[in-house]
Amino acid sequence: MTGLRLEGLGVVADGVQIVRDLTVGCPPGAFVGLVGPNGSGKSTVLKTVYRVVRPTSGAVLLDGTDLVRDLTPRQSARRVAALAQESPDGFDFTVLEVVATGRTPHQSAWSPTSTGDHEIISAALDTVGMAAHAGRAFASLSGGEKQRVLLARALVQAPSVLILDEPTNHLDISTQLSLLELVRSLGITVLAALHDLNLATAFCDRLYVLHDGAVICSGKPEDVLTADLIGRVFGVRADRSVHPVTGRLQLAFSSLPFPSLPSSSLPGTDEPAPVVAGAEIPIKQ
Ligand SMILES: Nc1ncnc2c1ncn2[C@@H]1O[C@H](COP(=O)(O)OP(=O)(O)OP(=O)(O)O)[C@@H](O)[C@H]1O
Repeated sequence: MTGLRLEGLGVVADGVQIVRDLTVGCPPGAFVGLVGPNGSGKSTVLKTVYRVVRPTSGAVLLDGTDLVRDLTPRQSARRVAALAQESPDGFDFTVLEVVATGRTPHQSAWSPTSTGDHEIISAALDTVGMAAHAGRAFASLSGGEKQRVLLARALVQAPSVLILDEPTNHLDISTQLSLLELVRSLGITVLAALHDLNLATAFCDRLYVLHDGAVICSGKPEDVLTADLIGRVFGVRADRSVHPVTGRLQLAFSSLPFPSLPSSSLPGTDEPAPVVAGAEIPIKQ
C-alpha cells in the first residue's frame, strides 16, 4: 500500500471522543481535502499525521509503515511536513534561519548546515518568491509572506507528504491561489483542511466531509458537494454552477433557510450525496 492512509483513526482528549473510526486515503501525488464545520475534527486529524496528537486507536500509515508506532519523530519529519493555519509569532529569527530549521530532521548534531543544505534552502526561497527577503526578520513579514516562508521551511524538509491546515487563512485571494497552485505543482501527496469549499473544489482530487469527528461522505468534489449535503452539514443554501474558466464546480452560498428553498431545479444538484448509511446529520435551521 503506497501513499498516506489513516485507518480507523480515533482520538480521545479529556475523555471526549474527538475523532471516531476515521479512514482517509491519499494516493501518492493526490491533493486530498478535509472539509467540515468548525469543531468537526479536521485539525485534530491532521495533527495525528504530523505527530502533535497521538491517536487513541487506529493507525496513520505512510507507504504501509505505521508512522506513530514504527518511526521516531525525526524519521517521520523527513517524510511529513506541515503548514498550519496560524503563523508562530515568537520567531526571533531571520527568514533564512526559519527556513533552515526545516533541514534539522536531515542533519545530525555534529553535522551543521552543509553546502547542499544551503542550496536546498536557496531553491525553496526562490520557489516561494521570498529569496529577496532572506535577511529580513521573520516577525516583520506580512501574514502572506510568513505563510510563504513557512511553506519554504516545509519544502526543505523534502517531505513526501505535505499537511496543510487552513493554509490560506488571512491571505488575499491572489496569494491564496498562488500558494495552492504552487503546492499543487510540487506533485507531492497533500492532505489539507480547507474551509473555502470553492478552493477545495478547485484544488482537491478527492474530498472527505467531516462531521462530529467522523467522515460522513467522500469522493470527487463535484460528487460530494451537493446542495443537499452542504445544507445538512453547513446549514446554508448552496447554488451550484460551472466555473466559466476552469469548468470545475463553483458554489455560491446564502444564509437563506434550508431546505425550504428549492434546490432540485439548480444545475447539478440532483445527485444524491453519498452519505454513509446510518450517519445522522442534524439539519441546522
Ligand atoms: N485537547 C482537547 N481537549 C478537549 N477537546 C478538544 C481538544 N482538542 C480539540 N478538542 C475539541 O475537539 C473538537 C475538534 O477540534 P478541531 O480543532 O480538530 O476541529 P476543526 O474541525 O479543525 O475546527 P476549526 O474548523 O474550527 O478549526 C473541537 O470541539 C475542540 O474543541
